[in-house]
Amino acid sequence: MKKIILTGGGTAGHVTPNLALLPSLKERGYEIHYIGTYNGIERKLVEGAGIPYDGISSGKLRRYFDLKNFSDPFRVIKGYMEARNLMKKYKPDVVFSKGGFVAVPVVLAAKHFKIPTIIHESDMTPGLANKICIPSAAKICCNFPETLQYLPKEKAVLTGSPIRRELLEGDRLTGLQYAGLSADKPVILVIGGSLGAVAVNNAVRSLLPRLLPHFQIIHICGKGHLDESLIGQTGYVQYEYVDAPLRHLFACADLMVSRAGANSICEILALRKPNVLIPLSAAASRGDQILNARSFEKQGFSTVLEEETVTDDTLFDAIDRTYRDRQKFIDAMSKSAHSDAVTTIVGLIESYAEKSTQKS
Ligand SMILES: CC(=O)N[C@H]1[C@@H](OP(=O)(O)OP(=O)(O)OC[C@H]2O[C@@H](n3ccc(=O)[nH]c3=O)[C@H](O)[C@@H]2O)O[C@H](CO)[C@@H](O)[C@@H]1O
Repeated sequence: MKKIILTGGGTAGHVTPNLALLPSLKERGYEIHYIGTYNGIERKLVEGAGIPYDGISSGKLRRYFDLKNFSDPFRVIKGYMEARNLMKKYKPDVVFSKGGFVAVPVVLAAKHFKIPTIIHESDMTPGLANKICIPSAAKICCNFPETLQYLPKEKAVLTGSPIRRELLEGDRLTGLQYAGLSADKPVILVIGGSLGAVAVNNAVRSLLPRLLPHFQIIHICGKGHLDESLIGQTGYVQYEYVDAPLRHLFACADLMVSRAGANSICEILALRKPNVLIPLSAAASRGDQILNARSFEKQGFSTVLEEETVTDDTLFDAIDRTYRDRQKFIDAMSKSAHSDAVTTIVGLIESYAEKSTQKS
């Protein structure tokens, strides 16, 4: 039996693409294991999908000063030793990494045992964790054509981002019922990325008096960000994080307001949802969400509002205009070629797993 270890974590964006591969890997008879952190979001998501999970110790690799910079290297070394033991225990044919800091010791441990590793970069420019892993990887999959220029030519493969199959199978009525909303007013689905985004949350909540006469709002606001004072408000419903029922909430959304995380926007595009993107600011990140959002805007898929320019008026105006012009956005998105990332990536995994089985 072919064996694969999947890794990736920290935020859901480093986990959901792995989950998207599961049905295909299972159909091809793989024994699947997952390595993540002891307590990260990946643990709940992966165990929820019924995949055996092993936790390892992990530290964040920072480019800036923090007291934890002194303790985290020890955690990373511990994680590396734990990952090596797991490689010895499972002897996988291949490792697939979706990135995030926890993936670094796993990829390095795989390299130690000469186990081929395929890594995936969702953003336009490789993140620090993936940069460290690139020399050890057999192949590097990427989501955007712009990323190819940052990757070694002989290793890079443009695959797109794997999207969970079930997200395309939502049902509008089930979504409305789940959220307790009616069918007579359009629905805005707000998602501030997998962790929530305080700036997006505040902007949307401040605008409720102007939005609620026209729209109903489903707000996924991130763990710890529920606003108790708004519980029971007619036409407004909030969740910290939505797992399986997310597909039904997508199905009942007429418009999205979202951060511009790479996976989120690929899902929005695949579902052809008119959208207003508020990318994470360059002050708080390496600016990839801004590049993502501008690329979508240029292709006519999205209206973009940079975080620094968000006010009640600019956000209301962006929502109002995008909703009025929704058909124009849907038409532009419908013309984009849909990349079947799952098939391409599983094909790559198969080619390495077969070589490995032939060897043994
Ligand atoms: C703050 C931060 O560092 N953000 C980064 C992080 O974002 P983040 O983890 O938010 O990643 P994405 O927006 O790419 O993906 C979020 C994933 O979580 C899922 N989801 C979200 C909410 C929910 O309730 N249920 C659910 O299933 C979405 O459907 C999607 O599949 O990784 C992305 C991919 O590397 C980067 O582009 C982002 O810049």
